[in-house]
Amino acid sequence: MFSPPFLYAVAGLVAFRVLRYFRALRAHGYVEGYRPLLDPHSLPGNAIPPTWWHMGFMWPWYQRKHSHFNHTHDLTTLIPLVWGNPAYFAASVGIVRQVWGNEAKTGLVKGVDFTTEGVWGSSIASANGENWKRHRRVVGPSFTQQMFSRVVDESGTLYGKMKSEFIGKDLVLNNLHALLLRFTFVMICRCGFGMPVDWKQSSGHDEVAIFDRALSVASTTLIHRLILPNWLWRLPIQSLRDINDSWDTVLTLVKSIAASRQAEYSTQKELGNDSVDDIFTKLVSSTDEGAKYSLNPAEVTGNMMSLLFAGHETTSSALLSVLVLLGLHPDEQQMAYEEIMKEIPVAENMNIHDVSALKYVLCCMHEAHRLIPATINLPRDVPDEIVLHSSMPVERDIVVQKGARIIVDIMAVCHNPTDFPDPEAFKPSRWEDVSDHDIIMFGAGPRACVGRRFAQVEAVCLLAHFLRDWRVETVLKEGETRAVALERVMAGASMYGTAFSLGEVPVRIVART
Ligand code: HEM
Repeated sequence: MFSPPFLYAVAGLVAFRVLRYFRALRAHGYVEGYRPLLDPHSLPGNAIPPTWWHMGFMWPWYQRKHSHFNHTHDLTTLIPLVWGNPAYFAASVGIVRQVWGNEAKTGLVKGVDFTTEGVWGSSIASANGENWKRHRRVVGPSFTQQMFSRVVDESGTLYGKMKSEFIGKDLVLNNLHALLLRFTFVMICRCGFGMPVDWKQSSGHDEVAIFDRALSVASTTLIHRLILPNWLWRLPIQSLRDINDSWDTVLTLVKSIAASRQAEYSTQKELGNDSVDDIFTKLVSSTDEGAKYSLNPAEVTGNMMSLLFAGHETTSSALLSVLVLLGLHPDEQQMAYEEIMKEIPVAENMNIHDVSALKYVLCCMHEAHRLIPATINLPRDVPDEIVLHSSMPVERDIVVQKGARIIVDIMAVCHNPTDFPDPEAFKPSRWEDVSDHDIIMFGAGPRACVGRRFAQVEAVCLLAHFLRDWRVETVLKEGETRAVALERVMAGASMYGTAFSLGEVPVRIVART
């Protein structure tokens, strides 16, 4: 039926794959793990939905309760049989700390296939080595106390605008995710970048208004821009061209807005005022000749885009999770409410010191965020052999060879019963007295989240305003218990843009007065 050359070709391919598989097993020290047909992170692995023979791209979430041999192994391997690349998976706080904590020494690298570099160029989030240090030295210091105070003030103003849309004393919100996305987007634009984006999208023709509208179209396709290879966008297919064009518009606008800001900054500097109040001005000032750490204009655009996305979709995901979970845990919500009323009796007077006093509210955010982390699959490539000390199932050193990839399975880490006893329960108190640097959902070590404090201040402020005005109840289906509802809403979680999130979950809000 088949010609001999065809059969030889098939036999050759099978032999090649078998050889490659056994080589990968040896190179990964025969460490136990997954042996799927397809790498779930490869292009076909992404495209094919999960089924009995395919793990699916979101496997870390689907398997979070029993992954890595029921959480008995802190480091496993995934070695595909037919397609894709092998990797180690770090699945406990201890192993993740070794991976992230030693990055300065080990020089681990973020692989370009897992970053946004192909979409908007080099940035703090995608660069490596000395380049990354340069980006971080510009971006890091732009998060100032002054900016956090602005976050407190703006959050009150913006919450007021959001609240004006809530008509009635008892209503169901079916668009909480969209509202929170808008809130966090406007917050990063106003407080981070000094861009006067308003709560209601403007139909104006100024650059900021056009940028706001173009970005909301482009961002719905970011996931496609990230997953699909660059050559595909050049094919003569209209829908792909449209997506590509919307991204070109956004990037052209960012460049133009950056050039205007640069001109503004230069004029101010000539007039003797070179104060830098926001991240955007800090970025453009770094293109000046003589700047201590310099970026080129393309890197300014890359950083703007990275900070915009890293800074709003993740925070809105965490905010949504905490509101939905408080809506299912009235006792915890009451404790958060009492803390807010005790520490900030008058909302209008809220300042950065009051916000720091809302410790239980912050614990609620961390706990919701642990249950539903906003990030998934954080990979690092190993440029030179490293040794990781594994404690589960037995104490042993595992040599990770040069060229290997380690993926931090943050879903498994956050649901690991050794690190978080009773991991499926919502227990905000487990975060009491935990140092900021130990909030593993924001990463750890030198590349930990540069916007962690921004996100925390912003989220706590919004919660302080929201919860003092409204009692939140996550809407239950008929006859459903809260525990069943929790499982249901968690089953609906997925990737939205660059962040993992619950998506739209209807919540009832009842006025407290
Ligand atoms: C709840 C909200 C947030 C979460 C869960 C989060 C999570 C994370 C995580 C896990 C990392 C480390 C990624 C890795 O190791 O590969 C990271 C890095 C980063 N985050 Fe966040 N983030 C949040 C908010 C923000 C905000 C508000 C900003 C900016 C305004 C921001 C900007 C960044 C940037 C630029 C990096 C890259 C840092 C570097 O590589 O040096 N993030 N974030």
